[in-house]
Amino acid sequence: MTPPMTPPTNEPFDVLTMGRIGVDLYPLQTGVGLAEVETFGKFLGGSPTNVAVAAARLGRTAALISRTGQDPFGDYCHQALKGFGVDDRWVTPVASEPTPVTFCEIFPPDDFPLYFYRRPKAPDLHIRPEELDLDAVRAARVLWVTGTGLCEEPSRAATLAAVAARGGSTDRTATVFDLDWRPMFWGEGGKESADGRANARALYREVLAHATVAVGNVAECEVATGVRAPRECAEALLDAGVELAVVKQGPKGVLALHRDGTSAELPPHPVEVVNGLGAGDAFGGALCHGLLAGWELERIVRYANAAGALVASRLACSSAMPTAAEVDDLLGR
Ligand SMILES: Nc1ncnc2c1ncn2[C@@H]1O[C@H](COP(=O)(O)OP(=O)(O)OP(=O)(O)O)[C@@H](O)[C@H]1O
Ligand SMILES: O=C(O)C[C@@H](O)[C@H](O)C(=O)CO
Repeated sequence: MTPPMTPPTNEPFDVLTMGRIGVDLYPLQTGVGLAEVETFGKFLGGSPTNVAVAAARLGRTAALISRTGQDPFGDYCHQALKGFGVDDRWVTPVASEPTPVTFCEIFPPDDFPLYFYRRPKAPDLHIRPEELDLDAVRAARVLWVTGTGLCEEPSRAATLAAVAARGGSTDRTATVFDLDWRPMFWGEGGKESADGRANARALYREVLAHATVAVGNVAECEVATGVRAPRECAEALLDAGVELAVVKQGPKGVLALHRDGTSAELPPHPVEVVNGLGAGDAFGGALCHGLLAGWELERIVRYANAAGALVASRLACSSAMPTAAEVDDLLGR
């Protein structure tokens, strides 16, 4: 495991992520539905949590803003964050809610349904704007927020406050908006609704006006922009305010478009897929790493593709995040 890493006193974090945390309970049998699964592995989970772990694995200082239940799974989340070298000082308990658990089914190469247990309300949706350490939020070199953080109050107000606090900065690397569309969190009783989608789009527009980078798969870009063709999505995201738009197309590759006119369009790195879940988070952690390093766009996308591919070739999400040596190795460096 990565040793805990905290920046020297008063130094900002390289990567500060905000949003979901929980426990992934993933089947140890693949190709069968949950009704048939007999044993599960326990892993730290939650997409922005995984992004922080991915960045830490690549040698970056990373912290998370989130909330768990006040229960043994909450203790596990803290223990696991520390083990991965992600600072947990802004992960606080909510006494009234259980720590969420997430199951999945594994049907390689491309079918990995997720089953979220986040009711009545996930602790991370209780992140409050008045409890944010806005100095740390402003100072972080990369701030990473997600679409799911907008689905309910008070997390919605907290997410908007965090991105607004970063407005007008020139000395930070990026404010990243992961478009992260999970329809079941936006409708009544966990069912997707047209209203949910329309509400999400309006809120996504608010965040895009403050963010400098937007990243999402095609379905997520469609929620944000109303269009589906990758180049149109990227252009619409630039029009909405960001400097860099990254459209992930799973097996079809990635398109990244920068406001300065540079672009990169690359195929995925071929691997034998075990579980595609978490690939997007590995991609995200590597994207942060490349932006922090100041690499040119094509190098960043190539690197993030390789990190995503490595996680797609492994069962878990957080504990599967690659080291820089593993990414370099896959890229043949
Ligand atoms: N089957 C695959 N083979 C190779 N690379 C992959 C594969 N699946 C994903 N990747 C890599 O990971 C990146 C992100 O994957 P994907 O497009 O599935 O993101 P996502 O929908 O955000 O995923 P997640 O399930 O983690 O939320 C891809 O752009 C690609 O670089
Ligand atoms: O929060 C999620 O998106 C699900 C996670 O628990 C899981 O780790 C995953 O699939 C990450 O993409």
